[in-house]
Amino acid sequence: MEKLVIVGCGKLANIVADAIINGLLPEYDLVGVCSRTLSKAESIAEKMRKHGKECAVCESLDSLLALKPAYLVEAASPAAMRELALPALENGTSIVTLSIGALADNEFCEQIKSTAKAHGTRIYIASGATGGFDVLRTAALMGNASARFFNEKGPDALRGTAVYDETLQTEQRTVFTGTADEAIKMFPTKVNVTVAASLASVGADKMQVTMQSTPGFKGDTQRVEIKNNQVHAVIDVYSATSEIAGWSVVNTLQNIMSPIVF
Ligand SMILES: NC(=O)C1=CN([C@@H]2O[C@H](COP(=O)(O)OP(=O)(O)OC[C@H]3O[C@@H](n4cnc5c(N)ncnc54)[C@H](O)[C@@H]3O)[C@@H](O)[C@H]2O)C=CC1
Ligand SMILES: O=C([O-])CC(=O)C(=O)O
Repeated sequence: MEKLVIVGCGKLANIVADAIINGLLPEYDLVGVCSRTLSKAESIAEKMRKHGKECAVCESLDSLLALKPAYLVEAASPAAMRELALPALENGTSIVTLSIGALADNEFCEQIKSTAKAHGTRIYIASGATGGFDVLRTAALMGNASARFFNEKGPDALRGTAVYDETLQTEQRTVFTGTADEAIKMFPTKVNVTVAASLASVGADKMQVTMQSTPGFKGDTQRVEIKNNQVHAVIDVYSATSEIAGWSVVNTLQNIMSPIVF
């Protein structure tokens, strides 16, 4: 059994915990959880205990890493990913991350790559609410590729951001155009997908992002498009909720252990 821990015990972390309870991840033992809101970590630990699985609630990253996990699922935020990545990798703990936005910072990205290499650990980019990273990577390798990303949301998903105002409730509008670099700065926990698709293709400084707000729209459309001299690929994912991102972590964890790797 591989020891697993989770940082950030919200909606998506609960999907991973439930997958363990339901037998979808038999190779993993969830030994600890940590969250800024302690009660959320306690709730996952309690759920595990009810199913006969001991799981420690850790109040700090240090105490979580002291459990010597082989894998850490990050389901918190890009800021949390920045805090935990280097200590985890140095601890011999590989990371499955949903907050890929943290990797838009090239210097940080290079630092975690070299730290992972030095400690025999890895950073797994969960496909989250998008996907097709294999075709994006392949088309980018062929050379002369350009890529763009379209995201559609309902106005309520933009409440609390700099682009929100009440007129969005009745008017369809493009609320953002720019690079993925700029997008993740403006929406730190809402466009990790754009940075993930960028890392798999042309880079966050070259990925062109458009975000559209549509009245009454529920969920998210994430459409990534890549073109080179021969290939035109479109990966178009609509999801009514962000649950797909939690399930993508389950898929990544399965893949890590699988004799056949997708
Ligand atoms: N790649 C993708 O497609 C997607 C990525 N995400 C990322 O996943 C994250 C989690 O999403 P949800 O589960 O929906 O959010 P949530 O808000 O339900 O849960 C996040 C949890 O993390 C905790 N947290 C925040 N900062 C922390 C820190 N520094 N240390 C420990 N715990 C911390 C919060 O207290 C909360 O309990 C998002 O913030 C976003 O960065 C979310 C949706 C899609
Ligand atoms: O809208 C979504 O589900 C995608 C998302 O939150 C992100 O990429 O961070």
